[in-house]
Amino acid sequence: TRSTRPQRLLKAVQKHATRGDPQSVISAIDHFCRHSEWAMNVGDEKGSILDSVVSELNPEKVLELGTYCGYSTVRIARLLPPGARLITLEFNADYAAIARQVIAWAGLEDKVQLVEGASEDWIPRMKEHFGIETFDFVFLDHWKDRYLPDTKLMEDCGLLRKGTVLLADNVICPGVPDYLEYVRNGLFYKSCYFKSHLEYTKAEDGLEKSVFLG
Ligand SMILES: O=C(NCCCOCn1ccc2cnccc21)c1cc(-c2ccc(F)cc2)cc(O)c1O
Ligand SMILES: [Mg+2]
Repeated sequence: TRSTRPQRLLKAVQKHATRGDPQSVISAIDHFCRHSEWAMNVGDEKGSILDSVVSELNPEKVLELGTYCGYSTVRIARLLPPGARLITLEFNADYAAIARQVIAWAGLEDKVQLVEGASEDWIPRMKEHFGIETFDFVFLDHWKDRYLPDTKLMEDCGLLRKGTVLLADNVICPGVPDYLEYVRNGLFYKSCYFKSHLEYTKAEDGLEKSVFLG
């Protein structure tokens, strides 16, 4: 039977990227998505903004909601200091299987813990299951209608501290209007918008960076 797009993306990584070289994995995925098949990775343009936010923050404890094929996982993990940890959550088992291999090809498996399941089930278990106190940085890139409820859930579970940075993908396309209203107009965040484009296209999209005020 026909292969899946994530399987073809992984083949492109294994063909064109060098084992243990995260940048070559990132470049191979971007080339595949730009010249062969579009895929919903954060992409190179928004990815550069993600890189600058992570580099400035130097986070120890990172949560990513939405692994997909592991592109943003590799982008983030390659910038983390030794000892820092990234937990990435993926709902789709087929995506998770591909992501594990992409992360391994980049040589970043020691910094990354990929967990399969739903955010609403796993967020309440972060502390007891992973020994996490609070996160320094959260990248939201999963179901767009889960950004707001999961942000409130992370607040309620005490997973955010004064200064925790939330970075949300796709705030314009597909869009997360309820989440934007909450972080921009609510009392709990200092928020700013990084205008960009939907990955590999000319359509507008952007990232919203929101600092929890505690
Ligand atoms: O849908 C998107 N991402 C989400 C995937 C499922 O995530 C499910 N998922 C992953 C962990 C996880 C944990 N708990 C529950 C659900 C959980 C997504 C979609 C587009 C897009 C833009 C324009 C189009 F015409 C078509 C698609 C672009 C993006 O950058 C995206 O990120
Ligand atoms: Mg996205």
